[in-house]
Amino acid sequence: MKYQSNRPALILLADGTIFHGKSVGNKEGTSFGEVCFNTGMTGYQEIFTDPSYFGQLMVTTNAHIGNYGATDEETESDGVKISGLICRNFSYTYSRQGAQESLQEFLNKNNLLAISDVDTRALVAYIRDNGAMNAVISTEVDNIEVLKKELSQVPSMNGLELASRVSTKEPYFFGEENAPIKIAALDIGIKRNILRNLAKRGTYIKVFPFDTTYQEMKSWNPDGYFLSNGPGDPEPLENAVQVAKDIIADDNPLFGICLGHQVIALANGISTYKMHNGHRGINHPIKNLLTGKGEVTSQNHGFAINREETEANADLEITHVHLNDHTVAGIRMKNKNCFSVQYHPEASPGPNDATYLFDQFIDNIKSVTA
Ligand SMILES: NC(=O)CC[C@H](N)C(=O)O
Repeated sequence: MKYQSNRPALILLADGTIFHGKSVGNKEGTSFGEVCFNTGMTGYQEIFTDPSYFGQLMVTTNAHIGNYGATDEETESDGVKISGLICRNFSYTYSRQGAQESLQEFLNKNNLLAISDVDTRALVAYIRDNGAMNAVISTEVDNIEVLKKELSQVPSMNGLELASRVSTKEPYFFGEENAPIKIAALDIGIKRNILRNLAKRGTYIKVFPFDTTYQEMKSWNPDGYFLSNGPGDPEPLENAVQVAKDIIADDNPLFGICLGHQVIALANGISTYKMHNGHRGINHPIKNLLTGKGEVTSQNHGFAINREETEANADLEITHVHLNDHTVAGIRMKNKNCFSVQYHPEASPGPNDATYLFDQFIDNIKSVTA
């Protein structure tokens, strides 16, 4: 087994705070982004390839990253989407039947800068207290003043449109062509496991680029519409919000996940806001207010929809709440065939408690087509 020698590396936060670490392997470089942390004990490959994390430097709180290698099956898009990885112990060796390569090989292929040996507990505690902020990771540790200057030029996540950076350029299809139900999905950063979950329930999906209009989607004659997860601030997504308004006005079945949920809220005149710290992990507790049941869920979001405005809106009902901080986790439109959740029923990574939401969407479509 070849062990890697490492270079000194650092993470510099926008407020000037510095944490030290080492490069993973001998890869040199500098990478900017918003620093965020995920508390999942497993699922690193799915997290790194989730388009919702585009533009973010990921701190993993699990003490070991890489120990079970990487496989083709655990990618959620066409490659790594995080801007950089910050971890405690990086495993150059791995142990799992079925792993195809080491995580280092996978990250190298994707040209990702990763740093290890960081005091991630202290870093996460610092971000928790001080809130989400931009940061830079770098092996150019002698140039801190230069890094500071470059970091100050990086745009804030607040107000940033990123969906266009990860969306498909051309429409594509997923599932069996002769499946009984057709779903049109607007790709503002879609995860593959959403498509797998829909296809598994007898649907054929056409995935459209972020700037597609409702009329263009409608011309395929779908039975239902889906608005995907994705990166960045939802507020600048004018086209997606218009598409949601048109789908709703035309009385079509609609389901939205995460960024798609925020877009549906915006289409109903509800504002969104940036959270002090997002929810990112695989054990977030949710209460379904319609059934009274609890769910343990996979989450990954830094924005949320305004609770007071939602409560005051006569067209909307809050269906799910996050039990840690009582933020809105799900809504439905009272007189329309439309609902959405802030979290990830497709898991990947995470528990499958909420997959019933896909069944609910299919039932909603069938209630119209039957
Ligand atoms: N997973 C997502 O779709 C995230 C939505 C949005 N980018 C947020 O951070 O809140």
